[in-house]
Amino acid sequence: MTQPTQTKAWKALKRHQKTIAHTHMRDLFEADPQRFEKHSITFNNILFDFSKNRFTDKTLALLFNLAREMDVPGWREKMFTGEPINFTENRSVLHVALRNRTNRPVMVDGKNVMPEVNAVLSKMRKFTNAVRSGEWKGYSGKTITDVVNIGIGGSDLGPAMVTESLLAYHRHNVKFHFVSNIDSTDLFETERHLNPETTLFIIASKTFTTQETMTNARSARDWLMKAALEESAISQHFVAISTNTKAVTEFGINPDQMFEFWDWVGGRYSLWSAIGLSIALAIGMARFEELLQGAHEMDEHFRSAPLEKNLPVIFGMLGIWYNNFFGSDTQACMPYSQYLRRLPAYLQQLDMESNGKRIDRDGNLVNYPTGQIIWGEPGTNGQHAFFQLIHQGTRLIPADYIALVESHHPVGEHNAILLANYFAQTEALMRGKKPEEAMLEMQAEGLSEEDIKRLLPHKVFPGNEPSNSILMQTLDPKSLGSLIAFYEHKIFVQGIIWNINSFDQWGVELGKQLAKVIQPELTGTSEVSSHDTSTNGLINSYKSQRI
Ligand SMILES: O=P(O)(O)OC[C@H]1O[C@H](O)[C@H](O)[C@@H](O)[C@@H]1O
Repeated sequence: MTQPTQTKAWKALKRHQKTIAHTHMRDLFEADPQRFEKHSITFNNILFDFSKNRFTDKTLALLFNLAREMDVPGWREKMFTGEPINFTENRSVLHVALRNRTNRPVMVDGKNVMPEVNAVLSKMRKFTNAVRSGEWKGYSGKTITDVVNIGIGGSDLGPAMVTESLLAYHRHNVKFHFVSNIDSTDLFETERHLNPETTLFIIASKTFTTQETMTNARSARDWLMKAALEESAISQHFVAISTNTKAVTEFGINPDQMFEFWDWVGGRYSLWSAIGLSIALAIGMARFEELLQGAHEMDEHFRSAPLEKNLPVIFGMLGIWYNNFFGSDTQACMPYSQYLRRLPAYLQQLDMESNGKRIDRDGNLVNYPTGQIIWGEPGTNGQHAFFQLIHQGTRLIPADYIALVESHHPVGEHNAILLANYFAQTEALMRGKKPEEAMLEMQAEGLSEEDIKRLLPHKVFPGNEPSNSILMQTLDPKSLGSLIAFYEHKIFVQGIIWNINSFDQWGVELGKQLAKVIQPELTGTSEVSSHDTSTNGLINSYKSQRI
């Protein structure tokens, strides 16, 4: 298979980077008054502006050449047609089938999966209607007031992020809680506000073997049993979402109350499946289907738009540009929306678990950086915390800035202030402040010549910091669906360029294996000596200090 660094485009980009490294975006904007028109795309009611990046027309042409040389279009088609591109697990990668609203057949091993997908959606509709209407009762005949999703990783972050992002669409007669941490504090702090008679637990686990989830699920079952006394209560208070019917049944959940999904859905790509049950309970099935529709429309765009107009391709390739040609290690996400507070955490798993790989598709160690470090916080909070480093630090920090035109809860000047800050940050990051501008400001403040000289270097902003602006009309289910699918496909594009498998996650296994060895060693008082001295020392210190 093609090594990215051996392509003509990669070599040309390396040479080209040297010619552009010192070009300031300020000059690019001055030279071309059409830069924004040329380099922004409106998709449904979302404006994607990528003009504030360090590129010329030539850069873009070379990046698209690289995408072609690495056969992004071919791999994209392999994904959409169900080829087992997750080759280390011999699985198709078909989260797109879960939101295939055209219902076109999607084949896995010669079988159309759409009837099964639609059957689970129908089952979800029936169940969510019953809970939301109050028809579904707890063991003592009361209606459900609280839903607790117990899951971790992809079985938590997606549903938790979307449920919170769409809070404005909740009915508010039912509250939603997400328990993921094996630290019993998580379950304790959730349960202590709840009444077992009116609480519904969703046990969300693709494998139904994940230690944290199963331990939390068993403790939740004990908590219910303490109040309900009868085993039969479980069926009114527990449902499962999994690919593993056997383990669900063994846990004591009737398969009728299991919502199925399939091994061709990766955990971090699963919120579109029954794993999204908490979302559907919160906003209703019709709105959940709008979320699917938004994602589907982005899928259609990704599948059919020419590379030059293709949002996930453009943004993916710009990420490659900074990561592989400017040595930038991170990619930040700054949602200027409180509802999108959890988006950076969600994207961390989506991106870093997908592209945090060092072995290429041919089994070789890569000799170029892959997988960006994803981080971020909502604006404007981040501005008052870490933006200093972006403005004046030594590192290049490309970032996505996301904002909404319409607030769901407009109050006075809040939204105008929020958006003014949003626009100002990317402008400041791009333009910076030249020495002559800083000097004029200090002169106007009446500072002495000596002070001006002393302070000047500290008051200069280099600018030329890249940003993408994503401006959404509003945060509704459909737009959110499009936004998430946009990120999924952007990550896909980058994985193809890096020639890696974005769909396995073997790297999470080693820690799990070692924890299984250590757990029995924590019982009793005998000294542990089978590890390195640091690990022995830590374990023995814990054992001697615990009460
Ligand atoms: O849904 P589950 O099978 O419980 O898995 C939950 C999570 O745990 C694993 O360790 C993986 O790293 C994640 O990709 C996955 O989403």
